[in-house]
Amino acid sequence: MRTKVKICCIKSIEEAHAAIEFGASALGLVSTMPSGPGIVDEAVIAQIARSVPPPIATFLLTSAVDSEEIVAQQRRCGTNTLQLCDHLPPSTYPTIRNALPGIKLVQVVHVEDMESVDYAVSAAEHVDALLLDSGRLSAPIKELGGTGRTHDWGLSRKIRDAIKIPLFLAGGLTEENVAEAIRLVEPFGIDLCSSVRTADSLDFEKLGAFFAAIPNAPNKAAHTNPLPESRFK
Ligand SMILES: O=C(O)c1ccccc1N[C@@H]1O[C@H](COP(=O)(O)O)[C@@H](O)[C@H]1O
Repeated sequence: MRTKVKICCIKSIEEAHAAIEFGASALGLVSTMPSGPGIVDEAVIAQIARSVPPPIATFLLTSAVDSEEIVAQQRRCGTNTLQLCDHLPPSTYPTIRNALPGIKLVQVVHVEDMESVDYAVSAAEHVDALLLDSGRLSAPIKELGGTGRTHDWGLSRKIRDAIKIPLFLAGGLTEENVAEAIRLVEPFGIDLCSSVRTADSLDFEKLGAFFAAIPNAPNKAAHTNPLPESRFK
């Protein structure tokens, strides 16, 4: 099966449409976070989300843990998916689901140790997909993603084998390590930010090289041209 690709830290309509041209099936839009390179205003997120054609998924990345806050934020931004970047308590999910039927929920699990595996298994009961990343919840300035660091893919594989919902792998993925990451973890999708950006912008050459390095990439033919001609004009 082809590995799905989510490009995160999208900051403009142009970046969104370029990522889709290269073969991304999901885009990440980062709202307020304690740290990270991808943060944009909610007004920009709403504008980008409105411009993205179906069936592309638009993920609103939120650091909120309060269900009412999360629901209000999704309504302001209008994305079709919520990426819950902090570890939420299980009681939160039913409230969000009831308030936002039709919105997909993706719980991020920051893979640090065996406790993360236990957390992943319990969270998988409540959401549509898991996304494994390399944040540090106990760092002095909380890290909820966008770190450019890999984590122990052996733990990611344990999670992959223990759950029955789709899994995205994130955290420090690059053109050099993506093939090995896919071989070891066999995720449904991969997700990345830092390695395809230069000076705060999506770098089309890096993006093309990244897609070309995915053994079972979507839209393979497009990657010979690093600056695809947009079909969205
Ligand atoms: O990118 C950010 O600014 C960010 C901030 C807080 C939470 C998540 C964030 N981005 C997510 O992190 C992954 C991994 O990023 P990287 O490839 O290691 O740089 C990214 O795909 C986003 O989902």
